Amino acid sequence: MALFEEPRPTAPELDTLFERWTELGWLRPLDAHFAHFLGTDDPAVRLAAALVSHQLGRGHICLDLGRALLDPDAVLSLPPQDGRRGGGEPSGPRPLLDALGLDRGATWAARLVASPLVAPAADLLAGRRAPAPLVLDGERLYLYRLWSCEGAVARALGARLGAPEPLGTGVIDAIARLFPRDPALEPDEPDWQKIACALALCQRLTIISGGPGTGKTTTVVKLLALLQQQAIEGQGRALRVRLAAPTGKAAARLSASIAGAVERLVDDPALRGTIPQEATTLHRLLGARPDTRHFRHYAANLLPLDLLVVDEASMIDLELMQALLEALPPEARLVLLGDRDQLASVEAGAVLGELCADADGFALPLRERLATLTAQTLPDTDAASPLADHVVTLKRSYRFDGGSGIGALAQAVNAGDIEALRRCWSAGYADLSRLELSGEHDTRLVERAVEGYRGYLQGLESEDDPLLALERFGRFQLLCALRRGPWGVEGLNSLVLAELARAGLICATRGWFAGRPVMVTRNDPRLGLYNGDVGLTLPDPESPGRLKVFFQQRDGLRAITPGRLNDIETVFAMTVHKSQGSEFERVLLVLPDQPNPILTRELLYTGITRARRHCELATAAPGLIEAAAGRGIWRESNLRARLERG
Ligand SMILES: Nc1ncnc2c1ncn2[C@@H]1O[C@H](COP(=O)(O)OP(=O)(O)OP(=O)(O)O)[C@@H](O)[C@H]1O
Repeated sequence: MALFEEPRPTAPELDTLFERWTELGWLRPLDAHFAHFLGTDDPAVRLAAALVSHQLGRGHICLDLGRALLDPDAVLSLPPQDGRRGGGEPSGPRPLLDALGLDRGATWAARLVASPLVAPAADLLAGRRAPAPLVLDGERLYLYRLWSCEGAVARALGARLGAPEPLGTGVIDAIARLFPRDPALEPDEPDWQKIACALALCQRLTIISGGPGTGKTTTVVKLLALLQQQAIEGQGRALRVRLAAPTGKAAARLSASIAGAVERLVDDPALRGTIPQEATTLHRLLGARPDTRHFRHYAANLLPLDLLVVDEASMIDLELMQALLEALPPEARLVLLGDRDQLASVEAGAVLGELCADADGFALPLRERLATLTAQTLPDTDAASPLADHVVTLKRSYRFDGGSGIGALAQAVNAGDIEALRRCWSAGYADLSRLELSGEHDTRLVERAVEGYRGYLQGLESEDDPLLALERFGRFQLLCALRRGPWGVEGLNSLVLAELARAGLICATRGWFAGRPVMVTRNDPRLGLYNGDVGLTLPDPESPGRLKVFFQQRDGLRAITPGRLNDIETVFAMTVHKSQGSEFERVLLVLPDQPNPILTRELLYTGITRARRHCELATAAPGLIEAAAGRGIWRESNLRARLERG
């Protein structure tokens, strides 16, 4: 049977098809509505509108028409390649694209620019054209909002490039005092922490990337001590410094590690007092307001600060980055800390990853300046772009030493080094194990999870201290690559709940019950809760017989009545995506038994490095671990090119 009545499908036929795709979960209702709402009769435009919205929902800033036409099923993930396939489903978009005569990106682009709904980027930039809902930049199609957001981020970052900061006298000695030669380093190994600190002294924008325990916090505390000393000596006043992170959990971790590092590293009590030890969430810092995308701080009401440090910067999506850069005073310094190898933000954009791509060297003048400041020789790698002069990567982990299996596995995965990965399993590391499952009915997986949570749940019987419960909950986490299916959080949460109930560790499997861990899935500024915050449902010590949900926040514990929480999910099993910004003593990481494009190097790396003490990888298809290590993530965007274009 022909796919459509006419040789070329009509707009109403497309709507019917989108409805079907929505029913199947291939598109979001929003994608189909958006295409319909635009009201164009040209099916090529209608299809592009639905797809650009669909891609945005998958984290891509834009739709690359040419790339989508080359391999539509994979690029568009239609049908979804995340384990949601049933049987008897329609084919992917290829027949539709063929029926519409869309054979090349240029053909599709030409059809799009003929529509009043699509504005060419060059015309918008030249002021020849009023904004339209869609923007075409070369063969990249954007929603206007995202195109303008990407441009704003590129311009704001561009304005922070170059322009080296003047340095006070005595800075070389001060750096030398703060960074004595580290005995752990090889004789010819540069001290990258020292270089990172010197770089951040010289620039208004610095990105310090590094894996777990590579000393990002240590470096930043030394930097703050140096900058404050210089400011007090030079201007007679300390800088106004703020610390922030994308989620409450990450902010709480940053507060704790900064406080520890200040205690360890800064002797002078007066100087100590100038370094903040409390981090806040970015949303709180910017002044998120209920029911609006707008923040209290923006270009006309700048943040009152001289230096902002943001941790877990890989979790910052493009729109949040725009809001942050817009609210930052032009002369303020911005230091972004993060791990470029981690998964990107849940929302659209992979800002940190993009900014750090190929950023492995410095331009000669900067290299010479850094060599003088740090009294060491730097590798003579040239900067691949002006941005590279603002990026430094810390390479040595002080948490995972040579004897750590977690460190070795994370490194092998990152490098896509299959031989090294195999060696990790045969080396007998104490902090690493693999659980080979016989299939989805293998009960060992759920049994392991029940054992993992037993200590936390049994503790609730004898203790009513929510802080202790939160600490105990942090000792183990079941992480999944997928959301749906038997290997995803939805399936595993139900199985674990049922098994915990059978073991008498929880008293219900639905609704609110003592011990239920929940994650907030949408920002709620009214309650002061943000996407990714994790809370525990516990008996309220202040009103016996009642339950409250306890969240650990920067200023202490927050107890909320369960009925006030709307957007939450149970997290006995959590996706790796949602675990970003958190760490657990032990992690059980479950991979599915079928190949899946979600399984990437970044996902494996992020999951593995959530574990501090022990990581167990569970899968019924061990070959998939190697397949995932061999595949990097890709997010469509043009931020780098626009930044470099100026
Ligand atoms: N140069 C160093 N010499 C010795 N120990 C170090 C050095 N740098 C960091 N450490 C130690 O390594 C541990 C991790 O350091 P730090 O917290 O600064 O790293 P991080 O990259 O911020 O870690 P995380 O991944 O937890 O955010 C700390 O215990 C710290 O004291």
